[in-house]
Amino acid sequence: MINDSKNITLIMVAILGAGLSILMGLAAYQYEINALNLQFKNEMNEKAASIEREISVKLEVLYAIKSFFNNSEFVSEVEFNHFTQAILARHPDILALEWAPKIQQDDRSTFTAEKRKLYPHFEITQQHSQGLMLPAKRRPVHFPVVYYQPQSQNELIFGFDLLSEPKRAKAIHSAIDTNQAKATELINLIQFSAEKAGFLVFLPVYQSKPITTEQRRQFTKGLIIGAYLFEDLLTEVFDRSNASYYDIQIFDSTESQDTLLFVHTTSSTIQAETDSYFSKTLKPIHGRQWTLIATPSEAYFEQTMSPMPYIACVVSLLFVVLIMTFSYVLVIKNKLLEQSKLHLEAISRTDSLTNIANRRHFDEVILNEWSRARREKTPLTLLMIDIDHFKVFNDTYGHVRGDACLKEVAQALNQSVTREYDFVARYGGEEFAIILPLSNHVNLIAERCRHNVEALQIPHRNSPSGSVVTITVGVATLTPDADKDLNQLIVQADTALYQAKEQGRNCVVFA
Ligand SMILES: Nc1nc2c(ncn2[C@@H]2O[C@H](COP(=O)(O)OP(=O)(O)OP(=O)(O)O)[C@@H](O)[C@H]2O)c(=O)[nH]1
Repeated sequence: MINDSKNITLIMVAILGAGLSILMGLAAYQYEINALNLQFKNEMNEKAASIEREISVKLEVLYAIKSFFNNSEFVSEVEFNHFTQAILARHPDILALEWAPKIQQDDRSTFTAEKRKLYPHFEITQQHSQGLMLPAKRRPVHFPVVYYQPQSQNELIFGFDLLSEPKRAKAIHSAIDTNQAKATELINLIQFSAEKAGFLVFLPVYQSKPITTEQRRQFTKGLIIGAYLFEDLLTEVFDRSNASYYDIQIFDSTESQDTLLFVHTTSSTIQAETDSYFSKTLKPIHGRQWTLIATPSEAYFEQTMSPMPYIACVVSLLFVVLIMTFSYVLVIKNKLLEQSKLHLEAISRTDSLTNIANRRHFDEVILNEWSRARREKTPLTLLMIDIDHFKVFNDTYGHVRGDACLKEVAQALNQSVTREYDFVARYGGEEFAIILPLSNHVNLIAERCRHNVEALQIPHRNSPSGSVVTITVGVATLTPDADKDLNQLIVQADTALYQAKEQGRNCVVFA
């Protein structure tokens, strides 16, 4: 029972320990994830800053071209090409740099004729819905692209009237009215198919220094245009970094509905199961409000996660195993100690010759039985037994035979009582005692003892009272009460034994 409860305690402690180890591992894992989330957010903040830097550098070149125009009465095509080629050499990720003068409808034919001297097929154009370039419709003002670099891939924009398309027109009007660079929303660039979306930035150039909106509209000389593709513009930002570990999207959130401008997807399609989600509104870029959204992939966490949580879990599990082993060894040791203690106790209560209870054990048992009988007001019987003329037996046959005789007598007495709580002990020397609690057949048992010993037929040739070994029994029964004590019972049994001896031995006498 005790062992069972110890085992259950051990198992409980093991389960608790294992649970705590797992909890520790999970806590370490969560700590790691939180740290990685923070690291991811920091990385993304840096990325957002470098996107802002990259874009602003690319857009700044327009101001350099504007200064070039402001410092010159007339910029020729050769001069424009020369100036912008130098810029494009340093910024190959700019799709095109262009110049579009303002042409009043009244001047359109003169302007066209002038251009045709050099370019016989020149026309101010606009794009048909199916992509064809057709002559631009009549409108009060045109902004046809006349200078552009690089020349290759951009031929379609030559003569294209920027005001013919509403998204471009919206940014142009805003740029002219405010004297600021203005970017379009996401548009399909003329020179590419629909998949290659980008944006244009317009920077107005004026004839003098107009102050009011009206003056700006009136004195607009033309527009400097920068054409950009998102993928080209942001390639450098993402190439420089370990971009395969996260998805990035850039939205234009200027209008009420967000427009997706740019997507960078990782090779790993699995999104990490974390709440890591980064969103940042970039600094306004020439009238456009862009938002960067980034999510890490599972690979990001796999790559950057340290083995610390697993180590913590394994180490604490090992610790639990160690404690459990130690506790188990202690339990086993205690069990062995307990067993040897019980064994020693049993030895200390047993007579080493006859293997029945010794005097010490007798004293304990008779005391307990006396108390019980007193509590329960029941009779308690004591048989005092003595082997007749044992000294003579020893003298006749020697001590070794004497010992053997004692053993046989003890065995016979033991077999004479059948109830579990009847108790046989060696009282000392050749004397035995039997305690019979609650017995109704005391005389029968005493007589059976005497008879069983005689029936052993152990020869006793020099005995004055017979030819075999016999015993004499003195019996006393008392029901304990306040006036009686245990000693009385023992004295009475002893007296009965003495009387039996007097009566010639090999008999039973009751007190
Ligand atoms: N062999 C052997 N003899 C023992 C042992 N213990 C006591 N004796 C002997 O038992 C004898 C007891 O002798 P007595 O007390 O005179 O009693 P008795 O000879 O039996 O005489 P009665 O009791 O009057 O019949 C002594 O000789 C003891 O040496 C023992 O363990 N082994």
